[in-house]
Amino acid sequence: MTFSEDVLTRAQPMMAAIMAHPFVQGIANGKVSDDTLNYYVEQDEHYLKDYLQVTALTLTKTDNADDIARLLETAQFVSNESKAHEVMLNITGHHVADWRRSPDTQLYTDHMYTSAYHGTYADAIAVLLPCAWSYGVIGSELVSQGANNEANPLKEWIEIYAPQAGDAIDYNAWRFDALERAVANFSDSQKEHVAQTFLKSLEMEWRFWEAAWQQTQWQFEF
Ligand SMILES: Cc1ncc(CO)c(N)n1
Repeated sequence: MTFSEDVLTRAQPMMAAIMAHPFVQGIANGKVSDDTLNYYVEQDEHYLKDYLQVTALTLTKTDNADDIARLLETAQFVSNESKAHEVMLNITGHHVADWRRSPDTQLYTDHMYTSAYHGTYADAIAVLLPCAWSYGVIGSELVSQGANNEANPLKEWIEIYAPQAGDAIDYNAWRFDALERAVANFSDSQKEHVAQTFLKSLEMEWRFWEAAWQQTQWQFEF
């Protein structure tokens, strides 16, 4: 079994829980409360800004010109995700204004920065991977269920994340290939560290949906 196959096998229960999460199921049905959508978009604005910065850190850790090009293309996609946020804000009529990171957003973005600053190239790729991978799975599964129908106000959101048939590059295949190359000479314990980095990010993907669903906040005003 390759390293990526092992990580993907271990990721299956979490990915299944993400697909079954009421927020993700609500996207499939086109029924999510305004409060949940607004909380999500506000937190995701922070998250995506940090994701771009961590991508920039990541591309300083490799000399592979193809990987650098792919990482820059990923950054381009992420900066276009404001379209996905607009789909949600058009439903609620909300404007993102005065907000700050909630506990789970902080946990996730801290994990990304720590892994990319202090870790290897493999850690940096691993910490970023569950974001793109899990949204790709959500997009393609919801499209295959026909959730992107005209009656669904979140149709366009779903389609932004579903891999496009005309895409020249399978970005998730590249990401797992980069991960595989990055751990090629690692010991078992080094590989396990990278696997933990990946799985922790995926847990935080679940928590990101859950936090918006529960409207989780800091305990105190400060
Ligand atoms: C938290 C989170 N994970 C993944 C994506 C997809 O890029 C996103 N927009 N937000």
